[in-house]
Amino acid sequence: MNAPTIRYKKMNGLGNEILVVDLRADRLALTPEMVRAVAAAPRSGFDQMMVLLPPRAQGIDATVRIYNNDGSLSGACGNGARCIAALVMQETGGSAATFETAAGLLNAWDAGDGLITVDMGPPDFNWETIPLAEEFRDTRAIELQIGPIDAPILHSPSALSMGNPHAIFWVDDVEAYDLSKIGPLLENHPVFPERANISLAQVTSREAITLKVWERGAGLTRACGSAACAAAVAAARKKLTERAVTVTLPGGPLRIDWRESDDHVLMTGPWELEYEGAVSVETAAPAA
Ligand SMILES: N[C@@H](CCC[C@H](N)C(=O)O)C(=O)O
Repeated sequence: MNAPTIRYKKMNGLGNEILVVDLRADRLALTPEMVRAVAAAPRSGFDQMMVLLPPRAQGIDATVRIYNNDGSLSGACGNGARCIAALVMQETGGSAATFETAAGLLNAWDAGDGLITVDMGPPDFNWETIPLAEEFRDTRAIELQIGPIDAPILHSPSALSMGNPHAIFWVDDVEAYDLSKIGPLLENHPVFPERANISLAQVTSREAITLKVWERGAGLTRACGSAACAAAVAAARKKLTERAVTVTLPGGPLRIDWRESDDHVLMTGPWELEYEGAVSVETAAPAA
C-alpha cells in the first residue's frame, strides 16, 4: 500500500464541478480506483477530473485525460475545457490554448468579459461511432422509449457524438420529469453500448433551449458543455432553432454556435477557480 499525494485545483464551469490535476511534471500514474477515491474525499469531490499530461507535440499545451467521478473515461468535457484553458492562459500570458484529448485536438481562446470559447469540433451522427448498438435509419428517431408502450414517458431522442455520446429527449417542460430516476435507466439502456449522457431539452424560441442533463458516469450536474453543444446541433438539425443559440442549464447559460463554414461547434461560457488543495489516497498500485 502507498498513499500518493494528489494536488488539485478545484474549479467549476457553470457549477459543473471540475477538479484539475496537473501531471505535466509529475510521474504519478492515476488509476480509476484512485480517481474514485479522490472523488469520494471531502473537499476534492467533482463531476469530472481533468488530468493534464505532457504534450506529445509542439504547439500543444497539454494532453488531457478526462475522468468522470465513477472512474470512467470520456472523450469530451466542454466545461472542463474552459477551466483548463483559463489556467493555461494565465500560465502562458497568452489568449489561446490547445489541448489533445482522446477525441482529438481542442482549441480554446479568450472571448472577453471573463468568458472562454472552446472549439468543440464537428458533431458526429454516425451510429457506429456515437456509438449505438445498431443502425437506425434516422438517428433522430431512435426506437428508445421509457414508460408504457402505448403512453411512453419519453421517446424518440436525437443521438450524436461530440467526442462523447449524447441522447437528447425533446420535452415541453424540463421540470416535469424526475431525471434522477429516469437518467440512470436511459444512460445504461442497451442501445448505448458505451452508455450515454442523457438530456431533456425544451426549445423556448428559435434562439433558446433550456436543458437538464444526467451525465454518464457522474449523474445529475448543474451544467454539461458537450450536452449543450449536442442539444444545439440536434435542434438546428431538426429545424427547431437557428444554428446560434443560448442553452440555459441549471448552472446558467452557454452560448453555442454551430459554425456553417467548417461544421465546428463553438461553445462560450465562464469558468471559476474555487480553491487549491491536496489529497492522499491509499492505493495498492505502485507509483510510476
Ligand atoms: N460535463 C462535461 C461532460 C463530461 C463527460 C461525460 N459525463 C461523459 O462521460 O461523456 C461537459 O461539460 O461536457
